Amino acid sequence: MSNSARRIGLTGGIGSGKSTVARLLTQLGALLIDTDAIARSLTQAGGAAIAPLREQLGERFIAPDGALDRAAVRERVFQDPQAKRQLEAVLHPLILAECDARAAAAPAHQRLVFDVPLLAESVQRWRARVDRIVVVDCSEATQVQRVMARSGWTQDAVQAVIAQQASRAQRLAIADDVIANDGLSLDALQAHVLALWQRWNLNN
Ligand SMILES: CC(C)(COP(=O)(O)OP(=O)(O)OC[C@H]1O[C@@H](n2cnc3c(N)ncnc32)[C@H](O)[C@@H]1O)[C@@H](O)C(=O)NCCC(=O)NCCS
Ligand SMILES: Nc1ncnc2c1ncn2[C@@H]1O[C@H](COP(=O)(O)OP(=O)(O)OP(=O)(O)O)[C@@H](O)[C@H]1O
Repeated sequence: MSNSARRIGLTGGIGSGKSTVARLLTQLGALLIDTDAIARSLTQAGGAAIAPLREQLGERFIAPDGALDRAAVRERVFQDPQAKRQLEAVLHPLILAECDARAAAAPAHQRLVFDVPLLAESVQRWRARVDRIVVVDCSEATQVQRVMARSGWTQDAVQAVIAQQASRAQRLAIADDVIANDGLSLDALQAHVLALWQRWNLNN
């Protein structure tokens, strides 16, 4: 795959459809490196991030079973930028190291897809790690509607996350490819993803 885009950085706002696109890419043969999943494994009971998070955030954010109390942390960090910075200062270096290790362990010609919700926020770290940046884009109203339906969150909870993420314009500014995922059927989305996949094989 020397003449093609091997490492794909996939991003988009909450509820944009990143994981759906990532799943379609794995069906085409990509190896997925999912930063949300890595963050979850680092914060399960016994995970490498638990001790530093206990120290940074306090005991009340660790559940009785020893895992991170995700609902409590979510409620806190999306209201308190300082707490969000503390969480990210612990997790982001560990997430990046795990991404690098997985990429290094992959076969030389394996196409890799990095699913990174905060790629635009940390583009200086990611630009050199990927050959193309793909942004899944949709309106804020669609994001809110999808996350309320998928996760049962309130509208305010979704909007609090959106307010803490890069703007649509900031994400679009770093995109090599954009998937406009608004009012698109899942079949149409799949066709779009296949077209991109074929184009990446030709390196453009
Ligand atoms: C805050 C946490 C505990 C909430 O957990 P929860 O299970 O409720 O949500 P989940 O992990 O599924 O994330 C849902 C979505 O929230 C958004 N999100 C998550 N973390 C962040 C963040 N630090 N800043 C902005 N948005 C975020 C993303 O769009 C993500 O896809 C969790 O998201 C977390 O540990 N975040 C810090 C790690 C991180 O920065 N992850 C992003 C990977 S680059
Ligand atoms: N084109 C589409 N048509 C219908 N439903 C869709 C479409 N795209 C995504 N969805 C649905 O919207 C919800 C959010 O999509 P998905 O989980 O892929 O988003 P995400 O960007 O990964 O979100 P998060 O940042 O929260 O992880 C899911 O329930 C998914 O099935």
